[in-house]
Amino acid sequence: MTNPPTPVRPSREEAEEAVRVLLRWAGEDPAREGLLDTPSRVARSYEEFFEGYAVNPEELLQRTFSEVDDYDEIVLLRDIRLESHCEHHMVPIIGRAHVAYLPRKRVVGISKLARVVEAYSRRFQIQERLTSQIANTIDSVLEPYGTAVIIEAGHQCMTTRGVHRPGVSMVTSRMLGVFRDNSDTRRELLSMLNRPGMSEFSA
Ligand SMILES: Nc1nc2c(ncn2[C@@H]2O[C@H](COP(=O)(O)OP(=O)(O)OP(=O)(O)O)[C@@H](O)[C@H]2O)c(=O)[nH]1
Repeated sequence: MTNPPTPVRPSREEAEEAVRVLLRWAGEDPAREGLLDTPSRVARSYEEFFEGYAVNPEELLQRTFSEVDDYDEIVLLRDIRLESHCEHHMVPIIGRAHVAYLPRKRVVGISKLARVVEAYSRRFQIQERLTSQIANTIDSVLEPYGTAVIIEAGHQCMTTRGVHRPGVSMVTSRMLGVFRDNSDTRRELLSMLNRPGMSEFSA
């Protein structure tokens, strides 16, 4: 389920040289003063953008709380900021994810749901796979009655290049267990998502 990192990782020097090649290819002079540090900045940025390859998302969910045996309603973490990169053009995908599950016996610290989103986002992705990976991991580790993930995101490969359609967003969802099989549960989730934002509580 997790994508292993490329077995032979190029060195930092090779990565920086690749940036110089791209600069030259774009028509620039990498020796120009303003660009001298750019290859190392780009390499550092890549370490941050793609740190998800070094994270095992399943491990993030290992610590659970089982004392919550009388909570049998939906847990929803909504509006999780999502920053990823499109694997086709290597440009940003920016959006938000909503993650819900119906606990069977264990609940997880809510920050861990956001960490799972981050672990898969910080890789080269397409939105459909990103959505499925997050849902499948939560479902297989927590074994809840159901898991749902909905992602809304803008793709810079569509907004800043190519077809140039600013303002367009892509919506994907993956519903598992009761969210897939029980229309009442799915409707309840969608009504929770449609409630007005509660930003006064999120400061
Ligand atoms: N389904 C899906 N498509 C994506 C995603 N991110 C980017 N794409 C699309 O992937 C497609 C790649 O198409 P290609 O024809 O190979 O590439 P291209 O010539 O750069 O296409 P244009 O973007 O239309 O200029 C484009 O239609 C992108 O909009 C994603 O997360 N999911």
